[in-house]
Amino acid sequence: MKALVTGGAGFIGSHVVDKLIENGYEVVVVDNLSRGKKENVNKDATLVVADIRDEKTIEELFKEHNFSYVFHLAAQASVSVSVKDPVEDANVNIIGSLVLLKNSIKYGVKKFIFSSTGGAIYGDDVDIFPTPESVFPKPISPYGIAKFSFENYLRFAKKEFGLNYTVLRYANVYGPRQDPFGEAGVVAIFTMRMLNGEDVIINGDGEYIRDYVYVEDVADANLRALKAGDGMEINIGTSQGTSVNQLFDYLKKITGYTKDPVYGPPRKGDIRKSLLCYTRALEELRWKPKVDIEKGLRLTVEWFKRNFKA
Ligand SMILES: O=c1ccn([C@@H]2O[C@H](COP(=O)(O)OP(=O)(O)O[C@H]3O[C@H](CO)[C@H](O)[C@H](O)[C@H]3O)[C@@H](O)[C@H]2O)c(=O)[nH]1
Repeated sequence: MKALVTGGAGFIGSHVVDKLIENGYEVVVVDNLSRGKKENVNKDATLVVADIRDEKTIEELFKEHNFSYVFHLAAQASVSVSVKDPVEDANVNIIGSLVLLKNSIKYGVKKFIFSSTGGAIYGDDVDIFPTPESVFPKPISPYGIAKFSFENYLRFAKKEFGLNYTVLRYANVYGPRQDPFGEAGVVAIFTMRMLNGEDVIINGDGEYIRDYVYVEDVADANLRALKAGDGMEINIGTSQGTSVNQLFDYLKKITGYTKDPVYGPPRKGDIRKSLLCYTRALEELRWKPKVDIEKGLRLTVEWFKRNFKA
């Protein structure tokens, strides 16, 4: 069975590729290497350096490979970039996704597995925690709006053309290979700074709660979606809340960092709390998180030590 993984040189995508190969799938990766790295790509996968918006190249790939499955993880992944440049965000996250959708329909893909967001889709006036999928999305950033928009195109494609799909809505994913630079996640930033003995900045009071899910658990959910969760949106999170202050303390202990945090101004638009209910993932995919926050942080720190020596 052949699978296409878009964004397969990136943080989450490369872990999905590893798991697919472990399980005997043949894998083609499409990645424009804007954020992804060649060295993340499993040596048994075929890497094609291309942009998902390049209609000609993408169609040729579908024609040549006859993919059974498409895992779509290529994205403009930054919420703040989407706020600054919603046109670019929509170009990648909606138009690029539609190029893949069109070809998946035309070339008879068995299933399309889409990486969406649980952290940015429900918005900030949610009062049910952990948040289930029955809460109607009210995204408040172009990034969340684009992700939700493409979820709707998938529903359309299933109804109109019979394309099977699963949407996975991720909580805050962390772990090995997360890029600590630029618009990175907090775990990668803190880990890198602590290992380098640099100041760590906590935005606001540090009581912002997130649901941190380990990247290998997320890759496992993708594999499970090959055979289950048809036509559904499924949250992938832990339902366990961790504040930025707690995260700081965990990482301080693991890395042996000696400084205190530097408290900065609150980040504009920061959601106070995000926590996902994973009951549907449990029922439909038989998925639950296996790696708790403390173990996941330890594994992450070990990886950063080996790969990002100061
Ligand atoms: O140096 C830092 C970096 C972050 N934070 C705080 O840490 C929390 C988490 O921030 P992230 O940027 O890691 O994650 P967000 O919850 O803002 O989530 C966004 O970034 C994620 C990256 O992991 C995902 O892309 C997610 O979908 C998107 O909503 C926030 O309160 C933030 O203010 C700090 O205090 N200091």
